[in-house]
Amino acid sequence: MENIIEVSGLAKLFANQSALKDVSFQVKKGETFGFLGPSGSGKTTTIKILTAQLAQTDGTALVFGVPASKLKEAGYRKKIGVLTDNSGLYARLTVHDNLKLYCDLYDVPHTRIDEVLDMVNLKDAKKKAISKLSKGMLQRITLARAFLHKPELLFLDEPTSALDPVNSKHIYKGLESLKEQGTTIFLTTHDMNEAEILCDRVAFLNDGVIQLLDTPKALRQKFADHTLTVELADGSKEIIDRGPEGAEAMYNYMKESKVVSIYSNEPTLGDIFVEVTGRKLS
Ligand SMILES: Nc1ncnc2c1ncn2[C@@H]1O[C@H](COP(=O)(O)OP(=O)(O)OP(=O)(O)O)[C@@H](O)[C@H]1O
Repeated sequence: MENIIEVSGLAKLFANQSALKDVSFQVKKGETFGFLGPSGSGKTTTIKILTAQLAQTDGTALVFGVPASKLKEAGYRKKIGVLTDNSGLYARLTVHDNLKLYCDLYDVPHTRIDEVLDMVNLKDAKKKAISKLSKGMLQRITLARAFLHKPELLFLDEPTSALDPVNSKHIYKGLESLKEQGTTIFLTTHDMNEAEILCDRVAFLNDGVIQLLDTPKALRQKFADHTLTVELADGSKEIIDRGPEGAEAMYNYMKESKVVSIYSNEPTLGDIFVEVTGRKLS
């Protein structure tokens, strides 16, 4: 499958502080790729390099096959959407008028405005001035602007950090529909639940290095402790091994019709991150 992003040996030094040490990964076309790590691990620095806002100290970063630093020159603006903490919106203009400006800039019909406002649950705020929006509303309108022009590749830096669970769910639905349309999404987050919901593959970044990279399912299986929990009719729970000893215990419970439910003890992505890095995510 075609790689939309190819990063190899990426390093970034700020003065004498190393933000990225040696980062390599690829993002495939149509994939939602999660870049996960605690505060200060280098997530935003990576997005800034990939979107030509920063130059790397070492290594290569290719986006659509060209060096990220050349993206502005190469006329790739329309193919890329970026959500960062810098909203780039005009405070005195309304939500609608801000989006109208971006429609005109990107040759997008104005009918797209209602579509994106619906995706971020902001239709009712259409006539409000940007200066009157809450932090969460501002984050949603900034996100709507990032995918207004239906970019092929969307960079999202902590897209739901200021949102409540209801609005996060709206965003997840919106991102799923973008994914169905074939959009490639590069997402940074320290929210493991969000990563489980949205990402096809995740990379765990810690201190400027990728420590693990795989699908959430493969990581959970790899770090599973090979036990099963059996819930019994008397309300108790038994943890049994998946091997022959466990089979015998299970046989006995089943013979006596005691089993209510059985589930595997897979760790969450958060558990795995703590195990691998010895650090908590937030
Ligand atoms: N412009 C800068 N000048 C100096 N140091 C910087 C600069 N930008 C980032 N850093 C440092 O680089 C490291 C990585 O920062 P980065 O913002 O990429 O982390 P992050 O994973 O995005 O964190 P967060 O989740 O808090 O946004 C940090 O130690 C940070 O202090």
